[in-house]
Amino acid sequence: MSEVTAQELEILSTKVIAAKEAAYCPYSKFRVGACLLTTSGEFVVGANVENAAYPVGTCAERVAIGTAVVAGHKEFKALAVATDVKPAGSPCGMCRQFIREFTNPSFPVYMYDKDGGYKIMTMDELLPDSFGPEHLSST
Ligand SMILES: O=c1ccn([C@H]2C[C@H](O)[C@@H](CO)O2)c(=O)[nH]1
Ligand SMILES: [Zn+2]
Repeated sequence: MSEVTAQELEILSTKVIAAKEAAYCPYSKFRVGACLLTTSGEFVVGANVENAAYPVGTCAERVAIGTAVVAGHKEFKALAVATDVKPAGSPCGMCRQFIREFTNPSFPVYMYDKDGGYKIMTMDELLPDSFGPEHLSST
């Protein structure tokens, strides 16, 4: 899989930080933005969308992936997530599994903190020994 270029990273960081503003989070007041870079070079954003019935709310990462998939994108080069805290927030367990479905172990997740700094972790680091689609067909 090809590396994220400096130009792509610049756009990814701008878009993920901007995506936080789209969050609907009146309950937690915790804004999260997400931005996927597709292998075809497109950027798809998401933000967390909460609900008065609290557990029904959806994380930014799953909004971004669902939006990308229904737009026809299932192959990605990178995911960025942005929060207004430091150190940066990282995807919750449910999102890690959701991301895992469409990525490989070396897939990079960029996590941006409130100052625009970031750290990178791979999917294998975020969700080791994970369960995926290939397990369903390996009997
Ligand atoms: O990786 C994460 C972690 C949390 N949230 C959302 C869920 C909820 O709306 C708020 C507080 O948990 O942040 C995300 O969108 N992504
Ligand atoms: Zn989540």
